[in-house]
Amino acid sequence: MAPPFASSTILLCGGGTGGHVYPALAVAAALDDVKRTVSLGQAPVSLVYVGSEGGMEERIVARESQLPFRALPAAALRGRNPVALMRGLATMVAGTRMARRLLTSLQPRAILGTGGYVCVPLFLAARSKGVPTMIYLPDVVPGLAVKMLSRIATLTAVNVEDALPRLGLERNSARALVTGYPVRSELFGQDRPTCVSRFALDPALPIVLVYGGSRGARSINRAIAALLRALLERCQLIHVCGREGDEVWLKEAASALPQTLQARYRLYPYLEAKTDSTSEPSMTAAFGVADLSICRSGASTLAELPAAALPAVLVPYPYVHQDENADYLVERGAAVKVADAALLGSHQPEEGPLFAAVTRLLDNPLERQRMAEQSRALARPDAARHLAEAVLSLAARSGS
Ligand SMILES: CC(=O)N[C@H]1[C@@H](OP(=O)(O)OP(=O)(O)OC[C@H]2O[C@@H](n3ccc(=O)[nH]c3=O)[C@H](O)[C@@H]2O)O[C@H](CO)[C@@H](O)[C@@H]1O
Repeated sequence: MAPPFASSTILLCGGGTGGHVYPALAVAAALDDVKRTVSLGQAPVSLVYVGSEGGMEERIVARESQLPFRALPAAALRGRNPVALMRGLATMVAGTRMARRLLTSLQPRAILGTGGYVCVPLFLAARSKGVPTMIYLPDVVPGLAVKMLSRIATLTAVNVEDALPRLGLERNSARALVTGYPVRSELFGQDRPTCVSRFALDPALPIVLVYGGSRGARSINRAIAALLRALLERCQLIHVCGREGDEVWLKEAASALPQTLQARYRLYPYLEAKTDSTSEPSMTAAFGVADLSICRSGASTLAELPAAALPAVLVPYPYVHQDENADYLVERGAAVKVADAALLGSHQPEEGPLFAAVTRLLDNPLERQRMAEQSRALARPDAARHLAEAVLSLAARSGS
């Protein structure tokens, strides 16, 4: 039975890694616009972010939004170790109990989950309390948690239509919605010279953005280290290496190079999506400045690369269905793909597939231009708004 709604609160939930947090924040920003035109009764719509205890989302939400944050215990339920599994299960039971208390106190009208294990306890509690839920799948192939959540959610939204059959949903099902991936609006139509000045780079020499998703990618970092001199002889690099300590040996590798090449290298463990100051480097500005990207193919790349019309060499992380994300862009002419295991080949690093792909694209501005146009054609600038409207109408229905 639905609770008697005194409030007009909507919960946003997603966590574990950045890819589950940024889409929720993009929807929060769109909700700020949309909610002015939609009435949920007397009370103004308010948003609360629910994330996992100790996850990276608490820091991101505090830095990049004004949203109040509430934490729940959550853990992965996978692997073969029975002790770890039991511990994970106990955490989830505690999380669900705490989520029920949270729902009792906040009385939300609807919940949007953007993935990560923290959605599981919240959605289980929501089901038992009759709060409507919407789960969003950013990837082409769903993981276990999203599959399970899609079964209990009121609505399932997906980034691309190809994902629907993998969730057992039809295109015209009343429970399904294809929205695209919500990205921050600042990514579209950036001014390149302004972005270049944030990184203090030379606008006349091509700029390559290297990043490995929200946690970095060691194999990409190793490959860049092996190719550092050869790459810097041809382009400038913005390298976002992750916070796992790779910065130390990457700095060392760079310090062995001549000063002229060192001046072309910018290394960061992490770049905030946006910064308070308009002169500091940010991830958004990195997309605005790059001529080419070398990156993993996490779900965000399906939207952020098109939003920035940025051609890419994609290196899918082998264990989590990133190949299918990469294929989506490659088949549409927006990117090329290099296998993680084959980055450097078996002889000289400069003879391997990564260097071959990057130099071919650097030497061929026309091909880059064609890829950029094909990428741009895939952009869905309305995705955040679409999701915002869907969660608001779920909330409006639940109160009527
Ligand atoms: C290893 C792993 O399990 N990866 C999964 C995880 O990736 P992950 O959480 O890394 O997600 P994505 O690669 O999709 O997104 C990373 C996000 O972080 C941002 N960013 C990244 C680095 C940085 O310094 N600053 C910054 O702002 C990017 O612009 C992007 O918005 O969730 C995704 C969404 O379900 C999946 O597709 C990925 O397969």
